Amino acid sequence: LTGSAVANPNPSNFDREYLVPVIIGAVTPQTINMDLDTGSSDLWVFSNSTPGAQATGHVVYQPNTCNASTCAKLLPGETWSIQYSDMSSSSGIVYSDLVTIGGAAVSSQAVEAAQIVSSSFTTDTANSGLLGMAFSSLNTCRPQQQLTWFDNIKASLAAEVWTANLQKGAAGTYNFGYIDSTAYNSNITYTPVSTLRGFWEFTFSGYQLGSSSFVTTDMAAIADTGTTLLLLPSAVVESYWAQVPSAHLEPSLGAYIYPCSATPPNFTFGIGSYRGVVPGSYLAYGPVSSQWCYGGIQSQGSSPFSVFGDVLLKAQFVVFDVGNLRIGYAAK
Ligand SMILES: CN(C)c1ccc(C(=O)NN)cc1
Repeated sequence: LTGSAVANPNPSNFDREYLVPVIIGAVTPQTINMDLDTGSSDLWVFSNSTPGAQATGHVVYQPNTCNASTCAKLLPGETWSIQYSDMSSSSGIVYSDLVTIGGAAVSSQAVEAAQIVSSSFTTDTANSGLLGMAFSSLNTCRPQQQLTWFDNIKASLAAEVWTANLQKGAAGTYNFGYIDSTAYNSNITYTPVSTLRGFWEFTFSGYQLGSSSFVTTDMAAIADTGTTLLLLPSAVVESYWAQVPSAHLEPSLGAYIYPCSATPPNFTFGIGSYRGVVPGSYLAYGPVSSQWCYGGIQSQGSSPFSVFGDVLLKAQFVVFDVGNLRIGYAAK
């Protein structure tokens, strides 16, 4: 078994997120556009349990709890509640239902129906749920923790692996169970993943800011398709934006902005001896005013690891190798 699904950048807002059409339900299937998120492990959707004012503009999951084996089943007493690093949150109840992504189906997937969502989810009307693809140890369902869709399907796949091939301003692909050798240029460079924090966490071997020299220093990072930007230590971020005239940390935003007339420098990361290049044009996140643009590289703050979000991931072919607990990067 293998699967392949399109990854659509959220319409007209600078690749803020990538949405995947997910089919939920057997008796009355619904296609719900969801944010595939390697930074979390809950599969949750807007639903008929979400208050109307919070669900306006969203497709809502309507579980068909009919009496056949193929119907949705409420999991009695199960609840979930999650808070993301941007302080957004959601919570609710749990059903079991058929979930198909790119032709690959899980018959009894925990589908977490939202009863409450915070405002940033309500306003993001293109996104009707999150599809957690980090490790199941982070799943918030209680009292019985539930498995991610990938954990449920991996034994049925040709290989316990999936890949992300996101694109700048265009549809990309998530493939499940195989590696498409035509989708990348060079060899794939792998490095071990630590699952201790439940994320796709790994060590990168250093970085290069624009045309400066490569800085060799082991650093921790997570690969997070659910985070838009590239988050690095504040000292690195300061050095990076120092290369762009008039770029500065805007106190009111808590973020670096730069003149939209400038093209930011490239960012290069190391994995062993591999060098992954993120073109400066990928590190422009969009205007905050007529002349100031929001930087694609920002500080990781007090986080103990950097966050390789979409602005970096879309420049690479990325292999999430669950079977061997490793992550792979290749130029494309
Ligand atoms: C508000 N929305 C759409 C979010 C989507 C994803 C995340 C996140 O931290 N994923 N790792 C937060 C918020």
